[in-house]
Amino acid sequence: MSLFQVYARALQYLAVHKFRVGAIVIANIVLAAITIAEPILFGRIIDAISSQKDVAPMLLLWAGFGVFNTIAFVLVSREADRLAHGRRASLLTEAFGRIVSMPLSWHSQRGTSNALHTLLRACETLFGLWLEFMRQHLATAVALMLLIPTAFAMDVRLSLILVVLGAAYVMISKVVMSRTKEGQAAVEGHYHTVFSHVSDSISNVSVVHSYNRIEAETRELKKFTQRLLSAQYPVLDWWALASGLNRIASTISMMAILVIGTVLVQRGELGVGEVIAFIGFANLLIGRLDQMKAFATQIFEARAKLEDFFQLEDSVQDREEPADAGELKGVVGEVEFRDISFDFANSAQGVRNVSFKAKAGQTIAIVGPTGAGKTTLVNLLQRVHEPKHGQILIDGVDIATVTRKSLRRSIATVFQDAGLMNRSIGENIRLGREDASLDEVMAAAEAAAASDFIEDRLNGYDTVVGERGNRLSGGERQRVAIARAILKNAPILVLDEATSALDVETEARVKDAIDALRKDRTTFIIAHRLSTVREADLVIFMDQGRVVEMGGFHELSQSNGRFAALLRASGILTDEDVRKSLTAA
Ligand SMILES: Nc1ncnc2c1ncn2[C@@H]1O[C@H](COP(=O)(O)OP(=O)(O)OP(=O)(O)O)[C@@H](O)[C@H]1O
Repeated sequence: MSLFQVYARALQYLAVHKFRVGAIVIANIVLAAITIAEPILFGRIIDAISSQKDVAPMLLLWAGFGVFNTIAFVLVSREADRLAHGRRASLLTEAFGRIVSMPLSWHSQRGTSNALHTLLRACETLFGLWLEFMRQHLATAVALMLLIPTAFAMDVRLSLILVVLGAAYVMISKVVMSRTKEGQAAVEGHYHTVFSHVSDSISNVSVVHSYNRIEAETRELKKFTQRLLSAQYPVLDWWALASGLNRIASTISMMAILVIGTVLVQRGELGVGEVIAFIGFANLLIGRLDQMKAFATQIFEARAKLEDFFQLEDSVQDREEPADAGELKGVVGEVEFRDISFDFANSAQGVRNVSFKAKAGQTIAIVGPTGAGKTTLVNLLQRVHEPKHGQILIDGVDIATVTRKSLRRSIATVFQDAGLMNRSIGENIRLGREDASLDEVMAAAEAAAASDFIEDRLNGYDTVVGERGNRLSGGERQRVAIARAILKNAPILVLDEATSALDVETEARVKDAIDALRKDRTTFIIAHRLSTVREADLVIFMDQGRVVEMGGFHELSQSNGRFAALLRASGILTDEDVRKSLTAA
């Protein structure tokens, strides 16, 4: 994207509140006109003093300019602050909504902290540029536009010096921008690496402590920051050189105005006051050009951040729901996978040609070695991932044709890692159903055998659980997650290793709740503890993304296949059981 395209697109994010922005623009034009009038007035005062005229009215006018300038500046700043802060808040909310709705595969590909970093930096950048533009640079730009014609009206010869000075500034900035374009993009890349490292280490602080990684992680960060600085120094050097060259250009122009102005005064072609006004113009021009250069540097530095953000936005927009997506309603719970295949991006992992059909109300156990694709399969059912091939039908409706929202309303999931948010226990359970009463929340907790430990806590249901529920034990987290699914009361239930962290006694209590919940619901159970899948109507044994065995629990346990071998290995089935069943067959 060219610089122009980047900022044309950036403006689309800012083109709101047109009336308020218009008022700021008008105020800035007035402010700029006063800024130009001041050196002229100053020159007139000097002339009046030297010819011993009355300067009081001009001094009064000058004071009036000062008061008006101050009041207008405060009002413009206040309005600009409000506009820019408001825009930052809305941009963050809008972009957050889109990003958070992206499939998990997108997040794992993009990197959650990377996306977060891009989003926050883009919000800050757009906000900062917008604020400075409205507060300061708009007036600067208008002042520069008014200054040159005013100067030309006074004296063409001295004005040409100002034009050459302006052109020198622009040329120097252009050269520096083209020389540092790649360097600046590299700086952005290094910023991402630094941020990802910091966020990865801090979010895994227990591992960092337990494995004595504090120094090592700090060393690693130092390495990344060094790389960042190595990329950043040459860019900064170029801009420092530009400042030096600008200073030389300003000094030369100032001297030229003085020398030529003196000659013109001596020849009687120009008054002293006019030369003084021109020196004021030159000073104004230098100050404003410096401000514009600083703004141009910011615009240039922000370019890579904004491009990164636009890429993020584009990848998000591509995945929005089609307008004609239907609503999945009145689900009974028949689930069919028809030749489903899915690959993770940049990975050989996924699932291949999975087909099965489960009747409404049945329990389906998905078993198999770790990494076999069990979680991926249930994620596909919820359209966390989109299959590359095949169809998934619920009650005969292809789930690709309905909104994700309606699909997910029909499914309650207990995640492998419980998935608790840093909120109170009550709020975590209520994620199942927002409008549930406290009594309903408590009943769900009771059914999930969670009420005892919750009520033992000082703040009961108001106890805040910490990030990812880290202030609860693994078993407590799972019971809160089960209570949440119970409260949701959806026709399809997914239990992904839902009871793996529970002791035998608690698991037995929770099992009663789950058994009650399973009734009249299609339930998918993923479990390594095979005792929990005994009641399954259908067992799907997966390995390396494929279904290798499928059938009823008794049918598979009596065959001499991998499921039976696994049952024997876990002591659920003895060799004697198998021999008996084979003989009977
Ligand atoms: N986002 C991802 N990108 C690339 N590969 C992935 C991703 N998520 C999972 N995988 C890989 O896909 C395979 C299946 O993962 P999945 O989580 O479905 O296994 P699973 O059978 O549920 O394992 P477990 O019993 O250990 O939970 C694994 O090899 C895993 O490494």
